[in-house]
Amino acid sequence: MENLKDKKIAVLLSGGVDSSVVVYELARQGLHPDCFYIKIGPEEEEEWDCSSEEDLEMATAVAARYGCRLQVIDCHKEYWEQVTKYTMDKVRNGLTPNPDVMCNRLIKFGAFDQKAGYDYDLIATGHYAQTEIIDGQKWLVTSPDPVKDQTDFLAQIYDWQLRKALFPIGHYMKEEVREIAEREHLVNAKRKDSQGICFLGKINYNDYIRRYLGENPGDVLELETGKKLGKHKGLWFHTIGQRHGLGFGGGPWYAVKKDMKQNILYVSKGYEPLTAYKKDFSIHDFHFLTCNPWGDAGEVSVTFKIRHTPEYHPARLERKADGEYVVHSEHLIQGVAPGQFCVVYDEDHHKCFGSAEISWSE
Ligand SMILES: Nc1ncnc2c1ncn2[C@@H]1O[C@H](COP(=O)(O)OP(=O)(O)OP(=O)(O)O)[C@@H](O)[C@H]1O
Repeated sequence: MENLKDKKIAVLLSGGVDSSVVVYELARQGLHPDCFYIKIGPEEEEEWDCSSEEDLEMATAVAARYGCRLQVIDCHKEYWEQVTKYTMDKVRNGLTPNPDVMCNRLIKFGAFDQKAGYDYDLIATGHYAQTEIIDGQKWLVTSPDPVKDQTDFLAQIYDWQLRKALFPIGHYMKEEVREIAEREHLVNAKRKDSQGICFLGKINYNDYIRRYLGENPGDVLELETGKKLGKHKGLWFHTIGQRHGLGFGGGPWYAVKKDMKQNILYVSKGYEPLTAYKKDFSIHDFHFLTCNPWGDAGEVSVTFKIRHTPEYHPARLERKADGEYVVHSEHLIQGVAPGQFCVVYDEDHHKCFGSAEISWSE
C-alpha cells in the first residue's frame, strides 16, 4: 500500500462492515482519518427509513471507537438530479442503465469531493478493488475475491478520481473482512450486506422507474412467428436477455428485442433461445480509467464482463476506423443489452482498463 503517513485521508463510512474494517485497517497503522457518512434521503418528504438511521448509528459508533470524526454529507439533491436523471434518460430510450456505476462517478467520488473530499489527498472506501502503480501510473486492479470484486462498478470513474481512491480492504476476501470485524467486535460484524440499488436499497427498481415514467402499454410479439402473445406495461420495465414472468404460459419467455418506435417487445421461447445470445457486439464511448493502453492497434486480446457476475469472458477487441470498438467474444453471451456497460480487463483479468456502453443493434 502507498505510504499514507503524510496523507490527509477521508473515509466514506456507510455503517456496513466493509467500510468499518477500512477504518480499523487505517487505525491499525496509527492513522485517524476523518469519516463521512453520505446521506441520500427518499425523494419525497417521507420519514427517513429506519435502516438509514441504523446505518448512521453504526457509522457513528465505529468512528468514535477509533477516535475519528464523523460528518454527515447530504448528497440528496445531487443523487436525484444526476444519478436518477441518467437512469431515466437511458430507460426512456430503451437502454439498460446501471445507477450503481454512475453513483461512484457522480456521488461517492463526485458530489462528495465537491462538498468535502476536495480537502483530502485520498478518499478511502470499502470497495473490493485494488490499485497498482505501474511505470508511475495508477491502475485499477481486481480483488482476489471474484464474487465480491467491484471493479466493474468503478469502471466509469474519472482518472483524477482513481488517483485519489484508496481501497484498504481490497486485497482481502469477504470472509477475511468478516473475520476481522468479528475478532475486533465491530458493532456491525454480523450485519447482512447491503443490497439493491446503491443508496436506494429497498426501493423496487420497477417502482423507481414507474414513479418517473409511468406506464406505456404495448404489444408483446413472438420474434420467430410475429404472433401476439399479450401486452407489456412499458418497454422500460424490460431488459434484453431477461426472463420475464409475463404471465403468458407456455414459456419460459425471454425478452430479445425492443421496437421503440412501435412500442413492441419481442420475446423468444425456451430455456436457452439462441436469439438471447450474442458473440459480436459494438460498444461506444470507451472510458479509459488510466489511459488507452492499445493506442490505435487494430485488434487486442482482452477479457470482459457485462454484468456483475464472477465470470470474465475472453474476447478480441477490434478497433474500428471511427475509434469505436467491436467485441468478438469467444463464447456466446446471454443478454447483451444496449446501454449496459461492457467492462474490459487484460487477458488475466487483473488490470481493469475501463468500460464502454453497449450500442443499440437492430
Ligand atoms: N451512505 C454512505 N456513506 C458513506 N459511504 C458510503 C455510503 N454507502 C456506501 N459507501 C461507500 O461505498 C463503499 C461501497 O458501497 P457498497 O454499497 O457497495 O457497500 P458494501 O460493499 O456493502 O460496503 P459496506 O459494508 O461498507 O456498506 C462502502 O464500502 C463505503 O465506503
